[in-house]
Amino acid sequence: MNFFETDKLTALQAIEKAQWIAFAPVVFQATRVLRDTGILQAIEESADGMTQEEVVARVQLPVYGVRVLLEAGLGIGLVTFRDGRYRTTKTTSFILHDALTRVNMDFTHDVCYNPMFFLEESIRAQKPVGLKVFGDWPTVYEGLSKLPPQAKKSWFAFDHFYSDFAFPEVQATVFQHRPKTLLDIGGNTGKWAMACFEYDPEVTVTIMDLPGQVEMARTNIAAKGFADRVRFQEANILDEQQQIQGQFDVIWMSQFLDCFSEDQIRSILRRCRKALSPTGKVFILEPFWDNQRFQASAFSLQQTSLYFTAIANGNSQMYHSGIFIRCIEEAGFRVTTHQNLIGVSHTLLTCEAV
Ligand SMILES: C[S@@+](CC[C@H](N)C(=O)[O-])C[C@H]1O[C@@H](n2cnc3c(N)ncnc32)[C@H](O)[C@@H]1O
Repeated sequence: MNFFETDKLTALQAIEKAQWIAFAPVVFQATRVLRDTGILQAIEESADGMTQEEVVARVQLPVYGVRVLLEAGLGIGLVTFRDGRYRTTKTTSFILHDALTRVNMDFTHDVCYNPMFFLEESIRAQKPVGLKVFGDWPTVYEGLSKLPPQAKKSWFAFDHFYSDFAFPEVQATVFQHRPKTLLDIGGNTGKWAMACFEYDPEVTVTIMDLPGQVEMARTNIAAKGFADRVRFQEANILDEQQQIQGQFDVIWMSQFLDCFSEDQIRSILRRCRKALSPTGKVFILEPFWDNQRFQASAFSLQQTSLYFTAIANGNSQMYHSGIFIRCIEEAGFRVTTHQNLIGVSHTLLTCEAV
């Protein structure tokens, strides 16, 4: 379904939306503070709502601060006010209890919020100028294992939340032809490799990633007792001279190629082609913003693209499937199967060399 072909709002709705945009950072921070100070939870837990004085007594914050937050919460739609008492809304229920919303909010606050100030500079320079908030690395991936603890926690929670839901749904397809050797490029902390070891007792997995992530994967996999079934290739895939060592029945890339520009995607895939056994397959798991059931999912992915622009690397994004599949074909593959609506928002592409 295409959500974006027409302008559906009335003029009144449009001017209201324009104000939401004008105040978006304020709305975001007010909501986060209402969540993190316990105000929303306190009101939700009180069967008959709470007066402002009761909230102040419960959360031990100044009267003034509680008042401005609650009044902002009214406009945002987080609380209602009747007969002197505040009560929470359905939106607040999602803010407090929906794991997807929490992961997205924490990622936005801890990873994206300050760097996003440099979005325009990043667009002009085609470099992740906002990354300087955290460190002096060419891309976020060199710095992942060294991010400040809260940013690191929220980055991994965001990344894993999406892939964790998808992995169990695609294993039957990936293991259909009983691959003996699987290469996981961008294997990160080793989650997919460990899921493979548990799924198929015979498969060996090679993880290719940057040194910091290989170290994390090595530790995690050893702790689970699978050290003898894993190999590692420490590599920066952006180095065009960096070839993939060995031949593999399956090459697996999950939420990996979205870390690269179109030229880089083609270059990586050409090198994959050389490392594939004669009947081998490449499986690509990606969220495409045009392959979503809900407009809110497309919206989330479109906004996530700007994290890549300002923080991750300055030149990649959550792709439209059309652009992405063209890169695959230009690199000498054909897509034999599309499996849509996996996990929260993913598509699994099965690719064969032509
Ligand atoms: C978004 S994470 C995806 C992790 C995992 N595959 C998943 O599905 O959750 C991208 C991974 O690609 C790796 N990566 C990014 N740039 C890289 C590069 N230039 N060379 C090698 N690996 C890279 C990162 O270190 C990270 O582990």
